[in-house]
Amino acid sequence: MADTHLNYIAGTWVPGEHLTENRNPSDISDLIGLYAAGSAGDVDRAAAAAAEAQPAWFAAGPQARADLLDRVASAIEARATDIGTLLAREEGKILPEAIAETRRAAQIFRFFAGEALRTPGEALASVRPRVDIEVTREPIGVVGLITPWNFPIAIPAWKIAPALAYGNTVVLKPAELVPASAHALTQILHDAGCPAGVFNLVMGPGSVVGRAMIENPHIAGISFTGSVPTGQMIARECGARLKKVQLEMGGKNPMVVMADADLPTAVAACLNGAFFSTGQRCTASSRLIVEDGIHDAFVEALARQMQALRVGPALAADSQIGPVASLAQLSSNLGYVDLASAEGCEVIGGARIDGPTEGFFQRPALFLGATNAMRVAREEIFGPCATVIRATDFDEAVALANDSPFGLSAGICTSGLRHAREFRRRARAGMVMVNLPTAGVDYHVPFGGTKGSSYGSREQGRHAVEFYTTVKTAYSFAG
Ligand SMILES: NC(=O)C1=CN([C@@H]2O[C@H](COP(=O)(O)OP(=O)(O)OC[C@H]3O[C@@H](n4cnc5c(N)ncnc54)[C@H](OP(=O)(O)O)[C@@H]3O)[C@@H](O)[C@H]2O)C=CC1
Ligand SMILES: O=C(O)CCC(=O)C(=O)O
Repeated sequence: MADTHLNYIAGTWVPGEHLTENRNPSDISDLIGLYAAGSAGDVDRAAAAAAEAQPAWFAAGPQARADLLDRVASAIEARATDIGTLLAREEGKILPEAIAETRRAAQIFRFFAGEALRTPGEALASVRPRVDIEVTREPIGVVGLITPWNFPIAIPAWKIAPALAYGNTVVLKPAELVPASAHALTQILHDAGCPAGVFNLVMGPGSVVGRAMIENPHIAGISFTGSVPTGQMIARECGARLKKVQLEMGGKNPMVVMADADLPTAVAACLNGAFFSTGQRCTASSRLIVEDGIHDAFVEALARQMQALRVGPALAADSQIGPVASLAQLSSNLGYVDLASAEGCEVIGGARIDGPTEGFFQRPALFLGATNAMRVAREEIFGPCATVIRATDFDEAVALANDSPFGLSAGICTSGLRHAREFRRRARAGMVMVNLPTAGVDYHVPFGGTKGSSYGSREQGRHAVEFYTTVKTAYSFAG
């Protein structure tokens, strides 16, 4: 019988409405565990506990908050191999990537332990005599965090850590596909001495648990990462209730390869950006915009290296690309492979393949000869598929890169300082990479995009303070 894992409300482990199976996408016969699926009532109890705990958590002061985050960071670091293995088992990314993601979660907690002590404020002179003005930041209260399946520990970490650092309390709903990493993180918070009610975990489907979080009056703000339609719905619903909202959604990130690029650097950046983590990154290099002068040599080298990538189980030592995270995502990816052919692309790779175990394995794919108007160039696929578009020169490449409903990350491979500088200036994206993959970001700097990719203030780094605090302006007359 598989282990049962409960929700965590008001400092206590509690059962949900029913249990759901968490299965390994590398081997669907591997049942990782049974996880509680909560109800709207569970969300209400979690939010009430969070609301009750919040004033004391803020009043405990920055040192107490920093100390907790620091202990959590150390505990994650100490268990990075165990948690990384669990993460690889439930999400399907290969073990080194899963361990690196777990370490990144530890670094994020450590970073925000420091930020708790650096909560910014200002003192200003008033226009009136003998009046002092103090501008301070206060927590927004209870925050609801709704997270996706593709970064099962790093994304919860980069929402939980700033929320707690600035004195908020939390209700977390992880994606139903990947409850185990969030559950392990919750155990760490509990063991690290997180006061009852300060952090609550309610697992279960978005349509029930997520919906109840949006509707709960104790929850003052929602930070969400996931798909555009869900994000738009959350923005509408939060807007109607005057809740604060922060959304990180999709990308269709361009990587421009100029004729003057160093070919091995460009191929390595595109291979990593497009296919690592099975392409399941909102920052994936999913549009490769290649200047005529290097197009054929680039495509030949990239296709050769792509076809040599070893696709296999997440925990197998020689796998370079793990399985797709779910059957639904695999079916969607295969639909896009068919669509690429139907739209007139030459397709290399992309087929479902058998692995040593029954899992959702797919060969990475290149869609050649695409135009930027095709659906495969406009819609986020979220799988190991990259669309290749030709450009005649730099200006056309920049125009193609910017012609997208998304604006998360944009990259250029070039050896020319002028092109690099111009691209950094002209790219309509929240993050710009030069001679680096569009994916794979640092943990201490702002993360987010423009257009359909993001809404609200930036996540991560010092900029996280914008979402997780509200500004108070205090005037004092001392007589
Ligand atoms: N930007 C990114 O990092 C990500 C982008 N995506 C994109 O989204 C596509 C679909 O992925 P999917 O997992 O379905 O993304 P969703 O947007 O459906 O899920 C993201 C989170 O929102 C929750 N959710 C779903 N429906 C609701 C709702 N009605 N109210 C409140 N919360 C809800 C989900 O819960 P639950 O899963 O439990 O139902 C999950 O926790 C991918 O193919 C990809 O294109 C997906 C993941 C991450
Ligand atoms: O590229 C990265 O490092 C982060 C990507 C990410 O946050 C996402 O895909 O949701």
